[in-house]
Amino acid sequence: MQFVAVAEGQLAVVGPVRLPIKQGDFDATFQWYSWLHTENGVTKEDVLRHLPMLNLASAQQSSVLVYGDFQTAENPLIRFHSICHTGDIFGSQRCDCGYQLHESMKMIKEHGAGAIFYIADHEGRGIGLFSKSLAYLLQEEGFDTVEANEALGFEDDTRNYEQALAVLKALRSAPVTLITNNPKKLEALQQAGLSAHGHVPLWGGVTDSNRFYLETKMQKSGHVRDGSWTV
Ligand SMILES: Nc1nc2c(ncn2[C@@H]2O[C@H](COP(=O)(O)OP(=O)(O)OP(=O)(O)O)[C@@H](O)[C@H]2O)c(=O)[nH]1
Repeated sequence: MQFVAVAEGQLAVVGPVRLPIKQGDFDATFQWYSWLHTENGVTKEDVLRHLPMLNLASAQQSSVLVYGDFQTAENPLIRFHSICHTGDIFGSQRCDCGYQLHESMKMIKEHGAGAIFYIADHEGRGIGLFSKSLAYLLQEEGFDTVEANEALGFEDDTRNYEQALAVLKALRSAPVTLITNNPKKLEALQQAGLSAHGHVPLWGGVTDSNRFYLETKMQKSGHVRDGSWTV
């Protein structure tokens, strides 16, 4: 078992686990790593000693799917994917999350090297799954995504990318290119000194059910459709 300890961020990273994936007619073999934020020490011995007491099933852990020779490839693509239980697992058409997850896997395979960080504490842009269901009920009453979050007492977007960035640094030291339409994600990567060539946009999967959600992303949350911007 390989154990990559990232002491500074109190993160223990485990992997690679070979993960052959098949979704419809797409298939690829990724190398999968999971990570744990812990204050009990990040060595293998520390983690194994505390593992049975941690009740890890009650809070999700994040992970990363790595493709190709990620450590040394010249300009791999990465995605910071915020967990979306409804879109990624159920295939909900209220958002574009499921489309973006599967499309980015295809893009990375085609590109030859990259990684998808699946960030587990980002549900509902940081408000959590239960709160997201309440936000959806408000949206049925006419609120948009941002208004619904705010009506529940949240800021629209409380996500941070620190853990994913620390794990990225553990897997590779040279810059990467981010698949996103969200300038805040690119800014986080740039501030960490890990952004290579701006970003690659990822639009698509538009349906009657998510059209208003996508428009709100552009009009209120700063997402951009044009691939030419940098921050
Ligand atoms: N609060 C809330 N969260 C949502 C809603 N629809 C999707 N999400 C969450 O939004 C997150 C995805 O964020 P988005 O703003 O759609 O996209 P992004 O990740 O910022 O940007 P991209 O990299 O371009 O995809 C996931 O955590 C989803 O669970 C919604 O209606 N309300």
